Amino acid sequence: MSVELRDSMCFGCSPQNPIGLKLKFIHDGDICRSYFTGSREHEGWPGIMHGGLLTTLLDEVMAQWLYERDIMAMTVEINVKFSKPVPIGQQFAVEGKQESKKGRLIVLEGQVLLSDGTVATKATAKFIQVKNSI
Ligand SMILES: CCCCCCCCCCCCCC(=O)SCCNC(=O)CCNC(=O)[C@H](O)C(C)(C)COP(=O)(O)OP(=O)(O)OC[C@H]1O[C@@H](n2cnc3c(N)ncnc32)[C@H](O)[C@@H]1OP(=O)(O)O
Repeated sequence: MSVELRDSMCFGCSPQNPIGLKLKFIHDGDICRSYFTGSREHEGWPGIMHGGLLTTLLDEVMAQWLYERDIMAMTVEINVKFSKPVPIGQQFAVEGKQESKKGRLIVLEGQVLLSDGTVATKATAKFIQVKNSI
C-alpha cells in the first residue's frame, strides 16, 4: 500500500484525523521535537497523562526523525521508562534522536521533558527500515 502524506490518517500527525493528536514537529539539528499539552481525555490516573499515550508520542517523534530524513522504517520494539508523572494541562516536550544504525536496524532514543526541564519519561526504540512504500 502506498500512501501519500496528504491522504495520511496517521493518529499522531495527520491534521485530518478527527481523533488524532495532530502533532507538529520541529527538526532542530539532530533532534526531532514536538510539544503537547494533555487534556482530560488523555489521562489515565486523574490529572496524569496516560503512559500508553506518552509511548505513542515518543514512538511518533522518533518515527518523524526518520521520516524527515526519507527513511521509511517501522517500529519493531520500544522500551519506555516512566520516572515522573506528566501532568495534564501543562505543556511538555517530546524529543527523539538517532542513537545508532546497523544495516536495516536503527535505534532511536526519546524523552519527555516537563516545562522545568525534568526528564519524566525515557524511551529506546528499534526501527527496521522497509522499502519506500509501506
Ligand atoms: C507516506 C505517508 C506517511 C505518513 C506519515 C507517517 C509518518 C510516520 C508514522 C509512524 C507511526 C509510528 C511508528 C509505528 O507505529 S510503526 C507500526 C508498528 N510496527 C509494525 O507494525 C511493524 C510490524 N513488523 C513488521 O511488519 C516486520 O517485522 C518488518 C516489516 C518491520 C520487518 O520484517 P522483514 O521481514 O522485512 O524483516 P525481518 O523480520 O527479516 O527483519 C529484518 C532484520 O531486522 C532484525 N530484527 C527484526 N526485529 C528486530 C528486533 N526487535 N530487534 C533487533 N533486530 C530485529 C531481524 O533479525 C533481521 O536482521 P538480519 O537477519 O537481516 O540481520
